[in-house]
Amino acid sequence: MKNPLNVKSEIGKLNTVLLHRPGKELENLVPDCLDRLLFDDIPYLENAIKEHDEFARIFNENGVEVIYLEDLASEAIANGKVREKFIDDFLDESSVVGEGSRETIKEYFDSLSNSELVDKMMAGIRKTEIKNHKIHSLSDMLDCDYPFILDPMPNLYFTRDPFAIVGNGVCINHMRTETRNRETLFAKYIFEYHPKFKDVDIPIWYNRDERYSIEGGDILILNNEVMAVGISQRTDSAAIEKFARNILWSDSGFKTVLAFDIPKKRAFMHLDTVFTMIDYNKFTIHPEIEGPLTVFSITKSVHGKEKLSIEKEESELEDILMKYLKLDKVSLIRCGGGNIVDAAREQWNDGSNTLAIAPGEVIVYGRNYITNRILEDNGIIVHRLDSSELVRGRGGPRCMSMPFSREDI
Ligand SMILES: NC(=O)NCCC[C@H](N)C(=O)O
Repeated sequence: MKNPLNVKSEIGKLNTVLLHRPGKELENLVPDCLDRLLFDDIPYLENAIKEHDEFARIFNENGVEVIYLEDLASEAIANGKVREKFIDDFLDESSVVGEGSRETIKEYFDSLSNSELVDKMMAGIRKTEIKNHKIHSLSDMLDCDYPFILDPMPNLYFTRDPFAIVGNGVCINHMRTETRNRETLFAKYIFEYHPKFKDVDIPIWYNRDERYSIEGGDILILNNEVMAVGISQRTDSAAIEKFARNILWSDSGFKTVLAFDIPKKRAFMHLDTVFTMIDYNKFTIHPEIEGPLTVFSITKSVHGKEKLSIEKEESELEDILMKYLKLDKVSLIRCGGGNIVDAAREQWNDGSNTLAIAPGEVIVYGRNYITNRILEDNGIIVHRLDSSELVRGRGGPRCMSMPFSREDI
């Protein structure tokens, strides 16, 4: 069976992209849990869905096939035994309090179809919902204690992060936070059991049971030989070493990983919130990272199999990119035009988080009008997505999409 995965750049014409249409998980956000669940505000679901459908429409209109995480996940568990194992693994990782709660949830899950099951796992379960079911646990009777018997997963619409397609393989991530780590279980089951993937020999560049964390928003594929990976609030340097060892010593064709050490703060949580590639030699960048940025190049060492050679790059970012991407010129397009107020405001609303659907053609949030105008002045085709709701989750068009296939460039 042919491997359907092929992502060897950030900009090659996008063929297939994975999204998750926001669901009831957003209506299970409450103020007391926002920090832990990595949200800054509570989106209005109805409008978030409208915005998201518009996002999907832009893809469709531009010849990009849209596939949905919820569909792949429910198709992957069609076999009864697989479904059973999936539920068990999911509950093992869901901080369910006590055996009684586990039994209650299992019985509830058993009454659902595969797609209802996946939706419910994503949405979480309120204690009030199971009042008509058999309750096996004391804590589930206590509404005032904590209102959920199962936590929601509100970050799922950021399909960029829990796993990343790299070349013809996949990096199934170990997420920094418990709240996002369960998301990676969907990837495990999709790549092991979905009919599209189960008989394909798909290289796994990193796995969710590794100790150190790495998230997809930190992984950028600059061309078929060079990647950039952020050392960030979410991604550990040790995880990058392991990932680099696996991929550079494989027959993937990748030769260099550039590790970008960026400030560890929420606004800059991943490399793609401050730096994205939009054309052969054009990049968006948030000016606030330019001062503190340090880049290390990682290549295969000549001193032994599986060993790495790591060098600190001493030149400016443009020069580093020109050298490794073999370009004569590189343009860094600054978020907010470099003005510190506009840059900070627009970056907070993902002004640097562009998704290229072809070389020089991107999807952006319309609200970042200063950055968008500058992109157009630089010859970039800009598709604007209006957002007042999706943006509250702190992620833009790149965060909300995972390419499965791009044309090679
Ligand atoms: N690649 C990205 O930057 N993704 C955005 C993730 C936002 C989500 N609320 C999070 O904090 O993980």
